[in-house]
Amino acid sequence: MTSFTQTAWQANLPLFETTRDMPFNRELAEGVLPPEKFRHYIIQDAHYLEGFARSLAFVAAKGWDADHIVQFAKAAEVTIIVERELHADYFERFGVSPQDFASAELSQVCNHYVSYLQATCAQAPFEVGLAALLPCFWIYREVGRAIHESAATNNSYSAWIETYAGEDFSEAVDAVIATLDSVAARCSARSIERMHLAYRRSAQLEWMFWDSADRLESWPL
Ligand SMILES: Cc1ncc(C[n+]2csc(CCO)c2C)c(N)n1
Repeated sequence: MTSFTQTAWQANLPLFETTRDMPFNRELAEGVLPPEKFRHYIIQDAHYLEGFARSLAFVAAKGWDADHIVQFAKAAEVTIIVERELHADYFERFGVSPQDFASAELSQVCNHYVSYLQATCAQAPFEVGLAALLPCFWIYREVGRAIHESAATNNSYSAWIETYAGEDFSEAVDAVIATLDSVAARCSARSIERMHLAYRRSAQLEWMFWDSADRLESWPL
């Protein structure tokens, strides 16, 4: 029988390919992405990561066993540690001061994505929250690998590219996939349906997140 994660990946393959091939990601690989777009992206991503870590902590609290608690509580910690380093470096390089960051509001898409993840992970069962979190891990790895393969040398976005195309990150992604498949094997058909919806919604929001940075999205009023 095909696993939950393989079924979800195949069902959303066109959406992934569209995300991978977005101008934002192509320009990032070529190192020609306009700095103001990357600046918008890292400010929003720093906000996003805090919400993502909170979502992981909700999921950790709902784990079915002690291994689940450890896996997702650690992932929450790693999200804060790794991303703080990455963002501290890029904030300096792209001229984002602590005040700039503190005064930056969440964009519409970032606000939606973070609210969606936190609400799902807090209110829905463990397996549904987990399915909502997977695209963030998996799509980033695959986009990271594609960008890495085509990346220009002397690219000012190299640290970002290396983080998501790296081996440490890949192991974490494999571990989330393995946990979700072992959990899905014990879920009802109704739960599996909800998990597919949660996975797809997050996969759509991943595309929207990059697209919003590409459009330098702001609130209309
Ligand atoms: C919009 C957005 N989606 C996914 C990631 C990737 N990501 C962020 S935290 C984390 C878990 C472990 O570090 C992963 C996979 C991102 N940075 N921004």
